[in-house]
This record gives sequence, structure tokens and C-alpha cells, in this order.
Amino acid sequence: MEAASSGTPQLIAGLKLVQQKDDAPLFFAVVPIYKQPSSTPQERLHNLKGFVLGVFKLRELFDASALSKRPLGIKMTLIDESDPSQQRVLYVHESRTSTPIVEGTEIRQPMPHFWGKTWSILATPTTSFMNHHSSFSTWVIALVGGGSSFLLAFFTRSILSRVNQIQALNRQLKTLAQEDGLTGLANRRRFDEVLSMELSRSHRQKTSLSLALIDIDYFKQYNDVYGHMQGDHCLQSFAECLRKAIRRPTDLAVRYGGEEFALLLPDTGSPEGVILTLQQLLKRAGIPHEASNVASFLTASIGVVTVTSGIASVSPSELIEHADQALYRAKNAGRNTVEYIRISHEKEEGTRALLRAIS
Ligand SMILES: Nc1nc2c(ncn2[C@@H]2O[C@H](COP(=O)(O)OP(=O)(O)OP(=O)(O)O)[C@@H](O)[C@H]2O)c(=O)[nH]1
Repeated sequence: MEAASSGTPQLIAGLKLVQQKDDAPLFFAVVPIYKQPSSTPQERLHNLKGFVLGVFKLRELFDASALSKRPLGIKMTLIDESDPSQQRVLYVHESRTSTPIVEGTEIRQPMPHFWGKTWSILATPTTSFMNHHSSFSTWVIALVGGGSSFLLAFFTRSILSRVNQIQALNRQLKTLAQEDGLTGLANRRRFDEVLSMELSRSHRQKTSLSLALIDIDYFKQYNDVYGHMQGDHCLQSFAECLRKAIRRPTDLAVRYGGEEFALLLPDTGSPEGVILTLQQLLKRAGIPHEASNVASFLTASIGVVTVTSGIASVSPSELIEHADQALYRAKNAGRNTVEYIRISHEKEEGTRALLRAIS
């Protein structure tokens, strides 16, 4: 829990697992993972997603470190001093030379404070070390400095790379869960999420919001004439036009279902420009549709609803319902048509403009 509320990884040192075969001391690194960046303890606890647990053998760390590259003739004892009342020996690294250690010459060198731990290394030279080196203390400072950097780099690299892997996988899963497989546009689930977020924001900040529901005209006939596979390609090209029509990073292009799409345009009180661009893009794409009754190329009917700034309360489902009504009218008006509805101060002003589309 300390790791979760502080946001700092924690080390639990000197443990042994029940199933462990040797007696090498282990330590656990507990790294908290959050759903989103959180700055206060309350936020962290609220956004906690879980923990990544790393288990390490101190012996393996020492064996791989610069502290152990060649037998130096120094015995090193790793001590946990995080709790001053209860110092603990975590690991003893023997000198690996046959000569005896020189009693009373040990030096205690603190390691950098990290992840809530205060560790130090107690170094004791052997006679062979003393015979070959003049300054023991200089060696110890250099060794512990180098060894500590290695240990820290090892922790950071191995644990954080595991955290990064998990976060990358989570991001991928999240993207997959929010994306339409055929077109790569946002799917309905993402749309629902963003719509309710943007609607609340528009209420709060008194900004406008527009939603367009877009339905391809005579798509059943398209499939009948060109085949289902070509129908899929057609949906992908259509999605590309939607992608190009939007301009702001906050705009969202959605595959709403089947041959129905949506554009969510936050902070947009006049969506006419985007809609006109979409129609021009469709015309330029010129996807042949010989079975269409309104044009020789693929067209769409569009229903747009705009809530103007200052609107008090329209629910997501009400907004969709309005856009659906507008779309229904556009279809009824002969297709390849846009119908607009504006809602301001909780009333439909009835300012509907029927725009005959460019064909
Ligand atoms: N190729 C393909 N077709 C799809 C997909 N999803 C839905 N459809 C087809 O889209 C067609 C939609 O038909 P309708 O709802 O009658 O709409 P429409 O033919 O466009 O008629 P109007 O909207 O009234 O102009 C159906 O034939 C569906 O099979 C898809 O992922 N791929």
C-alpha cells in the first residue's frame, strides 16, 4: 500500500520463498501501475491498476556486477540500514582468495539512497589485497560507487522495462478494444466514452458541440453489384475521407456500425465546413456506384446536431436521437443530403437548414 500511495517503487529485501531450493536471499521490487498520471496519494489509490512484481537474487546481482568481475581480495557485506533500530545483513560476498581477512580494517560505505532503502556495504580486505594495494579506502569508495550504479541501473532497466512492456501491451489492448477492425476508426465503445466526456465538458465550459451521423446511400445495392469484399474496401475508402475531413485533434471519426459512421466535433458551433469538406472528398474519391439512384459515385446522407454554448442539459442519448432524426430527414429528402438541427438553451430552435448536396 505504501508503494501504491507514494507512487515510488518499494524494495522488500532479504526474503526467501517456500519453494526456493537454495538459501540465496531474494528481494522483491514492487512497482505500482496507474490507469493515468496521478499526483496525490488519494488519486494514486483511486487510479491504481495493479503492481509489477520483480524477484531478484542478490547473489546473481553481485555476480553480474563490477563488484565481482575478478577476485580482488575484499569481503563485502551488504547491510540494510533502512530501520536504524534493526540493521540486517542481506548478503555476504566472500573474498574468493585463500588469504585471511585483516580484522579491524573494515570500511562501511553507504550506497545511494533509493526506492525507500538505505543500504551500505561493509568492506573488509584480505592480506593479499593489502599487500598489492596502497589505499584500501580509495578502492572501497570506487568499488561501492561503481557497484551501486550497476545495481541501480540493473533495477531500473529490468524492472522498468517490464513495466514498459506491460504498459505497451495495455495500450495495444485498449486501442484494439476501442478501434473498428475494418476501418481503423474509433468504434462505438470509444464513441460512447468520448461523447459523454465531451458533452459534460461542453456543459461545464459552455462550449458548442456537434455530432454528425453519416449513412452511406444504397450500400446494400453496392454490395449486391460489386460484392461484399469490394464493399469492405469501399468502407475503408469512405473511412479515409472521414479521417481527412476532420481537422482538430479533438475531432473523432467513428464507425458507428455497418455502413453508418459518425463525426464528433467538440468546440464546433458551425459544422458546415467539415461536412462540406467531407462531401467534396467523397466526390473527389469518386467511388463508382452504378446502382445508386442519386449519383454515379458513392454518396452519403448526413444528419447533424449542434448544441450551442450555454446549453444546460442534453444527455448523450438525446443528442444521438436528435442526430438520428436529422439523418432520417436527410434520407427522406432523397439521400445525398445534409440536415442540420441546432439546440440552444435546451430548446430546439427549429433552425433547420436543408442543404442539397453537391452531386
Ligand atoms: N461489405 C460490407 N457490407 C456491410 C458491412 N456492414 C454492413 N454492411 C451492409 O450494409 C448494408 C446496409 O443496408 P441498408 O441498411 O439497407 O442501407 P442502404 O442499402 O445503404 O440503404 P439506405 O441507407 O436507405 O440508402 C447491408 O446490406 C449490410 O450487409 C460491412 O462491414 N461490410
